[in-house]
Amino acid sequence: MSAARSIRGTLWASRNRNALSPTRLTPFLTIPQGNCRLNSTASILPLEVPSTTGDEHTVLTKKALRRPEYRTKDLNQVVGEEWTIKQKCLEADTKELAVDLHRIFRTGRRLRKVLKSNDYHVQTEPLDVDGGKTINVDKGDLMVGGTKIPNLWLRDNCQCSSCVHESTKQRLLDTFSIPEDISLRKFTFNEEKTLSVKWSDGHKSEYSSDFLSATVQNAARRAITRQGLTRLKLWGAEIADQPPHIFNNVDLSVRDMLRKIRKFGFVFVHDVDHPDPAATEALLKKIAFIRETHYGGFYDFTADLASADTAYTNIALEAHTDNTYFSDPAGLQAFHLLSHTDGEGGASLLVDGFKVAHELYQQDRDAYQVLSTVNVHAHASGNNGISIQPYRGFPVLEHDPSTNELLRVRWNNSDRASIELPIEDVGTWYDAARKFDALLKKKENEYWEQLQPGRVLIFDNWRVLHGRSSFTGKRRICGGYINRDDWISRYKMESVGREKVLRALASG
Ligand SMILES: C[N+](C)(C)CCCC[C@H](N)C(=O)O
Ligand SMILES: O=C(O)CCC(=O)C(=O)O
Repeated sequence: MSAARSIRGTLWASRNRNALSPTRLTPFLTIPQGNCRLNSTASILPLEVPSTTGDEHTVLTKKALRRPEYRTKDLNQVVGEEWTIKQKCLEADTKELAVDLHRIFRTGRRLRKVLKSNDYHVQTEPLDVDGGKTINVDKGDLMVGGTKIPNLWLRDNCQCSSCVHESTKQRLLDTFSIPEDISLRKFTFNEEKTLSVKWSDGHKSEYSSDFLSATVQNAARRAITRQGLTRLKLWGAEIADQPPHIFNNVDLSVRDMLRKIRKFGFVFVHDVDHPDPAATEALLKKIAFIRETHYGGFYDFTADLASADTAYTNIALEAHTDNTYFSDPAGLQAFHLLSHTDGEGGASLLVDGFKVAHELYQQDRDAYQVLSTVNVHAHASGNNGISIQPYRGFPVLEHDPSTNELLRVRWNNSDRASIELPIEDVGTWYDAARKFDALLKKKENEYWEQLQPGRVLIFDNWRVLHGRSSFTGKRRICGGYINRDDWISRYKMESVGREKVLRALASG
């Protein structure tokens, strides 16, 4: 039962218990010493009191109070000193209770606004793209799987070379020049069920059956091609037994490398030349261009505070995702330990944020909802002259609004700024975040690995958290960031295929 509903229930029950309602009772009885009026719902009635006539006792009830002999009496005389004091205490307690209940009720109402009822969840088993649909034209309307396809949409998504630029794939057609009452004038289906149409505006279009079938898929299926979704392999510490890896030889398959990252959230690339960082940079550029940030582009760093960030120190860093202070955190991040001399430590920590989110979802749905709906701000303010913050707050667990599937984990306790809740309610976020933090720090979820020269770690910064133990000595790491959109684009080209990706644009 929601907090608010249980509160309302309590208030209703107390008003309707056989306690006297304050308004009916107050005019009759006042208690001297500070004029404490019997105005609480927690009344001391019914109460046995000495009768005003004879020596038997009277049970003082609501009804009895209406009798003339009680009309002007002081409560003291009617119920005696002890009960008068009890009444005063009851009144004070009741007042306090009413204030608390009202505050809890208000909080419940406020939080219900924040915690939308979406069923946010972690996608682990993508649906198979469903097969062909029945495609026919009925009374001049194109029907796909029984759904009528709007003529304006179909005309707007004509793929011919006068409507779409052949090389840029951009729309050339002026959508709003299409007559609003556009209709099919003539149509035919060929043996592959490709639909050929002559429109009422004289234009001719062709639509493949795959293109038409895709128009009626549900959101989860449409996301598969758009997001380049695959079956995710969620992991914990056991991944140490067989971490995903690939060898950097002449026929390194970018497709295989990206497939492992998409499935596991990270990959180790063996046999990368070092200590010269050039080979590492070249490896990353096989995926996409390296992202420039205020740390530079391709990075090669040690614990010298060259940039005012704790990464450029030798202290331990707990599991986090990078760039929570950017509106668009980097998609991939890479670390290649080039050397570590005169010291020890600096082990790397990886945690599968999607696996931990899924555990939270299973253990505490409310906490999962809080981390999925309460926006949090972040900042990077170490370097002189900058304080970088995203244009808006983002939740720790961010979901695809069309499918409610987990898209991104944003977690960096060091860089966190404000929590987008009224200050009196921030405890709700801390309670949920504490549960997530505890799961992140569960030994079963921590994969500790010592980076080695020659072996490059590349991971999905939207899913996998990373950290390190403290270290001594001189430790040099190089690597780079790659944008999410750029690596997912490359992944889709390699694993889905350009033709299928382009065909899904209109309805994916
Ligand atoms: C550029 N390089 C990777 C060396 C350091 C970046 C610092 C990242 C920052 N602590 C964050 O959590 O986003
Ligand atoms: O030094 C490391 O191993 C990791 C540094 C880090 O967490 C970062 O650069 O974001």
